[in-house]
Parts: sequence; C-alpha cells; structure tokens
Amino acid sequence: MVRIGILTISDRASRGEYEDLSGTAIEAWLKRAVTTEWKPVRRIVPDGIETVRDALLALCDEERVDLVLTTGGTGPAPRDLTPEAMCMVIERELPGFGELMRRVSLESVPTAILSGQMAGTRGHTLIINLPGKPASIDVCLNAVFPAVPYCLDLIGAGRIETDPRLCKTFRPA
Ligand SMILES: Nc1ncnc2c1ncn2[C@@H]1O[C@H](COP(=O)(O)OP(=O)(O)OP(=O)(O)O)[C@@H](O)[C@H]1O
Ligand SMILES: Nc1nc2c(c(=O)[nH]1)N[C@H]1C(S)=C(S)[C@@H](COP(=O)(O)O)O[C@H]1N2
Repeated sequence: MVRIGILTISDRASRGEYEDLSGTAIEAWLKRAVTTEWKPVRRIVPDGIETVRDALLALCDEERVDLVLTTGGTGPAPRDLTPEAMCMVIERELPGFGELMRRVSLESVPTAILSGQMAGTRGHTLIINLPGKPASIDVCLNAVFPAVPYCLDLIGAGRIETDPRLCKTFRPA
C-alpha cells in the first residue's frame, strides 16, 4: 500500500503550544483527493537543519514512504531551515514545484515570494515542501498535485489515483 509522510516543521506546534492545523489540513486534502488506498505517516519536529534532515532521512530510508509533504520552515526567519535541510537530503531537485506554488500563492498573498519551498527526489521518494500557514495547504496542493502521480510513476514509487472532481491527475499518453 502507498504510504505518504506528512512532516510538520514548527517550533510551537512541536511543543504543543498550538494545534498542528497544517499537518491535519494536508491529511484531510489527501483523504478527499487520493482514491487509491494509502496510509499516512505523520511526524512533527521543531525547526532546524538537523531535525528536518533526520526526519526526512527516516521517512525516506527507514519508513520508505512514496511521497513526503512537509509544512513550515520555508521562510527567511533565522530558524526557517527547511530548504537547507532539503539540500542535504534530496538527490535531484524539481524546481517546477516551488515555482508553481509561489505563483499561485502570490494571487492571495504578496509574501508568497518569501517562501523557499522546493521539491526533489531521494531514491523512490518524492518530497514536496509547503508553507507553514494552514491556509496555504489547499492552494499549493491543488496547484501541483495533478503532476504528482506521474512523477511517482517515473521514480518507481507506488501508483496513486485521484478523484478527478478534486484533482485531475495528468499522465502523458
Ligand atoms: N503546523 C501549524 N499549525 C497551525 N498553524 C501554523 C502551523 N505552522 C505555522 N502556523 C501558523 O502560521 C504562522 C506562520 O508560520 P511560521 O512557520 O512562520 O511560524 P513561526 O512563527 O515560525 O512558528 P513556530 O515558532 O511555531 O515555528 C504561525 O505563526 C502560525 O500562526
Ligand atoms: N499560499 C500561501 N503561501 C504562503 C503564505 C500564505 O499565507 N499562503 N505565507 C507566506 C509567508 S508570510 C511566508 S514567511 C512563507 C514561509 O512560511 P513558512 O516559514 O511558514 O514555511 O510562506 C509564504 N507562502
């Protein structure tokens, strides 16, 4: 069965100071849109290069998930280090994901340009970064997810299908 890692990166949510609404929004979006049987692997860590690197390595190399969606730590504040951790983990960057997510996010918030969200592959796992704001989750996933199933096919990850009313998966003929 396909397994999808959901990694929340937030100092305060990891300490329980607020509820992890963004990780929950990712899981809810996937529950609505992905029709293939799949299992979430939820993790939460504080911001930091090592914390994020180690969580990503564990999800990719030990849990062997097909896809990881992260939320948080993509901004320019000193403790926002998700992109730096990504650079230590991914073997190939896929710049189109970050480009498109920033473009659609700019339609609602000018500060979307502050996010260094990126995506890349490690072995048979695709990793995509989303911003920390709960409201950014649906905007970003609606934009990029139509390309995710084919990307998973190409890297030898599990096959997933989506509900075309919510997400029109595109697989070139
Ligand atoms: N996982 C989350 N669940 C709910 N709200 C979140 C989450 N992550 C971020 N937010 C909200 O988005 C805002 C901006 O996100 P950002 O990642 O910049 O937070 P932050 O102020 O650095 O938080 P933290 O100190 O927890 O890492 C936060 O102040 C918070 O209101
Ligand atoms: N769609 C969307 N994208 C967004 C935002 C948002 O509210 N909605 N917030 C922006 C802001 S204010 C910041 S600082 C960056 C980085 O956020 P992060 O550090 O929580 O990942 O994401 C940006 N991208």
